[in-house]
Amino acid sequence: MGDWAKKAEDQEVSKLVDKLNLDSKSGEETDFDVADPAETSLLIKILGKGLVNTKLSLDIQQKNPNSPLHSVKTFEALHLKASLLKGIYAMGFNTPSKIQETALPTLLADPPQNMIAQSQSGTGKTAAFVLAMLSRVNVALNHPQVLCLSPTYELAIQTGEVAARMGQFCREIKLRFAVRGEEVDRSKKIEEHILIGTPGKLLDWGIKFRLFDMKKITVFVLDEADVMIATQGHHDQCIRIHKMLNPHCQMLFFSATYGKEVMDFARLIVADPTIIRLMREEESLENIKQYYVKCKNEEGKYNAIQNIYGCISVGQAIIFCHTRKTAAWLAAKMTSDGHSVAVLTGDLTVVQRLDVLDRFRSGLEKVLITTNILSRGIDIEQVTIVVNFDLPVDVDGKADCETYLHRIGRTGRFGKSGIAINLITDEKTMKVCSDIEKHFNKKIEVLNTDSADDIEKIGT
Ligand SMILES: Nc1ncnc2c1ncn2[C@@H]1O[C@H](COP(=O)(O)OP(=O)(O)OP(=O)(O)O)[C@@H](O)[C@H]1O
Repeated sequence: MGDWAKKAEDQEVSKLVDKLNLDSKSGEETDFDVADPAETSLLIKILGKGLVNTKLSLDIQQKNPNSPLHSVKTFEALHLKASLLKGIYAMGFNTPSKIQETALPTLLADPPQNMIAQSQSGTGKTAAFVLAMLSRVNVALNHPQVLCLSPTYELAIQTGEVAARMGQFCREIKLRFAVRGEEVDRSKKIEEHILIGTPGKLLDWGIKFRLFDMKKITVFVLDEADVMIATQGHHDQCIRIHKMLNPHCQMLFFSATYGKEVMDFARLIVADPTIIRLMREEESLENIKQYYVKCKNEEGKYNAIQNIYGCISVGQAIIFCHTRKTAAWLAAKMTSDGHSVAVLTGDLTVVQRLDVLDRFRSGLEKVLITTNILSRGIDIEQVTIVVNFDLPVDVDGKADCETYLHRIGRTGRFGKSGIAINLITDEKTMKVCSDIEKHFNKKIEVLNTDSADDIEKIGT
């Protein structure tokens, strides 16, 4: 395996770090919301009702093209310890998921191989690397051998819970959380085999207090690698940990997404990785009918919303606003008019967001008012209408086509048809709308929400 320390000093690394434009999200006190991938991932995980099964295309790049990757169709074919196999079955897993089929033989191979893996949320990545972590432990040695880094407390706990369940019959394997609130006795070395935690805490335990030997770590897992690499604080801490590791340590990077620069950076610091990418079916406009409604002003937009609300019978709608303030205003107005609506904005905690999403998913509210915080990743099957109360624009006020695609992709999922409605008040917003139309080369038709005939078109 390559030498991280040497490579990290490489000029190319610092160039890439610059390009990554670290911490672009640091302006916290803003009325605009930006989706945080770690939080989104956590929400999806907790909301998740099992394995996501979408059409996926697989892309594998590996260091040695002469030894083709093999994949497994059963967990038995992996020749795991009986106690581990028992744990997998006890979790209700019968067959490996797509990413597991492909990744597990490499993850468990001898000599160990490095891996960078990408696959959408809910496809079984956590289960795959947890299995690798558990199977690599040598229980005869009483010191940490596996480090698993997560960007947040909550995600670390989730991963630890998967490890505890999967390893429930491997009683001799000891696991410990390295997260806030976990105290250590600084006079004693840590004896647990697996440490799962956040980078700051692991740095303290491993480097500051020297409670375990970083050089004895044989497996290093970076979960949510994109968040870890692209966020300044995490990035620096991960580099410091990485620098201390033995060059022979198996490096495993997992993530639902990798920006180009993040992937370039990962490739640079992970020596000879096998790269597996399971690409999600792209958000598509194919089965979504798009409309725009001309409104005089904000009041006019509100009237349009009321008419739209009236024609939703079985489905549900998500309304996207530009700012938290507009979302709060719209929610208050609709509530005072007797409509039942939910609001989800970036000022809510993860627990509060879960609560809102749970209620919405169970149909308690027909309408969810939100900001860009919810533009990606979260799928709610019965959403039939997406309304852009404010069209998505970038900082210069120009059409943000990518966000538009993600927003309206919240409907029309699972092969169903969906409707997207854009509210227009002036020439500027009309221009944004026609730019979006041109960009996707897909007609956005005019809709008059005051006309019974028109409104029938969107009835669900
Ligand atoms: N082989 C399997 N068979 C059945 N269910 C599985 C299998 N592997 C994982 N699951 C279940 O599927 C769900 C998603 O798995 P997992 O959390 O590993 O996905 P993930 O890709 O790590 O998601 P995220 O990107 O959100 O972390 C979990 O509820 C998990 O228990």
